[in-house]
Amino acid sequence: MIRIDKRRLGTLKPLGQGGMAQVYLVGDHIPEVPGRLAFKELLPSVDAKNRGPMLSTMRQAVALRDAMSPAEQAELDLLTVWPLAMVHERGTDVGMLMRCLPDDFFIDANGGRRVFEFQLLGADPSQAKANGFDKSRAPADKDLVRLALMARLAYAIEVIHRPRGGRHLVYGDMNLRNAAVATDPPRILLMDCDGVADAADANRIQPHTPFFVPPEVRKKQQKLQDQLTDVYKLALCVIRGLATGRGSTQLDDPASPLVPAGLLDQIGIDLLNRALSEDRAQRPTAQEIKEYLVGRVLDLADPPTLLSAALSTDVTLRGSEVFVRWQHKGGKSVRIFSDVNNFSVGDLDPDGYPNGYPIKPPTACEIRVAVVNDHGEDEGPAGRLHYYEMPPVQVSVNPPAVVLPDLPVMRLPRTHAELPPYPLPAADVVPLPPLHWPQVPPVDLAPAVPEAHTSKQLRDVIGSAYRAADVGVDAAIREMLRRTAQKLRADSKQKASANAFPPP
Ligand SMILES: Nc1ncnc2c1ncn2[C@@H]1O[C@H](COP(=O)(O)OP(=O)(O)OP(=O)(O)O)[C@@H](O)[C@H]1O
Repeated sequence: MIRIDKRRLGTLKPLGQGGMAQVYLVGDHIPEVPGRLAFKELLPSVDAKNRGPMLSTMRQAVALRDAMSPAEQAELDLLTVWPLAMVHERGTDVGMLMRCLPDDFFIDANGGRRVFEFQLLGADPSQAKANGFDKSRAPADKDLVRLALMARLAYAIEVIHRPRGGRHLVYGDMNLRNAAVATDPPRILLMDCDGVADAADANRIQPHTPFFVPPEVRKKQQKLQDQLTDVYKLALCVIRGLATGRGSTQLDDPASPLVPAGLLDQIGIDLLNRALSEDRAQRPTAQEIKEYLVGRVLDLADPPTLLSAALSTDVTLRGSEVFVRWQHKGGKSVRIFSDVNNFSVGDLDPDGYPNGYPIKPPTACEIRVAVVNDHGEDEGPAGRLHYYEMPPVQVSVNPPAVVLPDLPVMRLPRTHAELPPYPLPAADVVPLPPLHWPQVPPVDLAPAVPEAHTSKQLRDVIGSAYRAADVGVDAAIREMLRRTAQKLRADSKQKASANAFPPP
């Protein structure tokens, strides 16, 4: 058994206090007991008479887990924060180390983060609001989440009650403060497991919390607790955990209106009533209670179905959009995701995108779709998306050399020949001025491509490059013609003045 010197724990930060002990977050890393740890130290107020047996039970709990197979340990750790090692101060045991509750077993309340203890489930909505944990608790207010939490609690007791080499372990002080709750997914972790003891251990100290005392103890028919008293307390926790509102913490009627109607059917009500029976022989096992609750969750659950999922294309240009389409039954929201690069888009209206939802994943990957509702989710592949990269595309406009024949000799119609001689344009060949093609820059399509989602848009980009070149070519030809005409006019003027009649 591992025993750790208290001085090695580092700075201790208080996490919570019970009637017998103070629990701290351990500041330093302890290589022999890896992970985030909590240290439970018996309060100085625990007198010597109780201290010895309590520490002895603690040691037995550590030893019990040490003797388990890895699979048994894993199951226990799934449901409890079981004692892992003892802590001593100058050689004397003072408490034990256990796993600290994971972060999702804490909720926000007015005083800051606090352990989401089972008892918070019973607060009525106005009380929860006044204490500032109404929002954090909201997921636990869903009927099936409550039922699932109760099933987990019963499972934890079932695991503790399993026969272990002739031992019959008894949890003892089941109450609404000894289980912590998380909601996504619904889980519980049973705390205070250092009080778990074998039914054969006559020296064990296992207290009762008020309003949890079983009838056989109340009536002094027996002093020590056993697995049947555990079942009695478990049934009370289940009823009180399902109920909300004033009086829920003392409730012992599974048919009470404080328990949401329809959560338990008559079989469940009868089962829990049997668990509370004064006739101990009537009481079911924790396993039976768990099996009923699990079955009830499955009966009431109406998870969504993903009927189909597909991509609009499975090959596309990097950076282009792809449309994801799906069909579903009973979904409340949709999530599109990939395991690659944590790509995820969530909270989509499942009926809001009949033509598909556009996505631009950063890389090629398998795209999956999940439809979600309060009772679960169903997911499947939409397709594997492949990307290709656009090579830099250069469209350079190099118009072919234009060969314009020299302007033809102008032949005047006969009528004109009859007229008095006018200055006539020269019939000689007029050389054309040189034609300068415009400098048309090459068009690089690569930057335009990610913005162009369809081939038509891409064609438009290329088309406008050609149009720009066209305008340039047009302007060059017009300019050349203008200069030719100018030259012709100048030439003919010159010739006309040479042929003119001398002034009278
Ligand atoms: N592993 C843990 N991680 C974080 N907080 C814890 C852990 N175990 C206990 N706590 C907090 O400390 C409080 C007291 O713990 P616990 O119930 O074990 O003490 P206790 O003195 O034995 O209680 P009781 O009055 O039931 O005998 C719990 O209600 C919870 O808020």
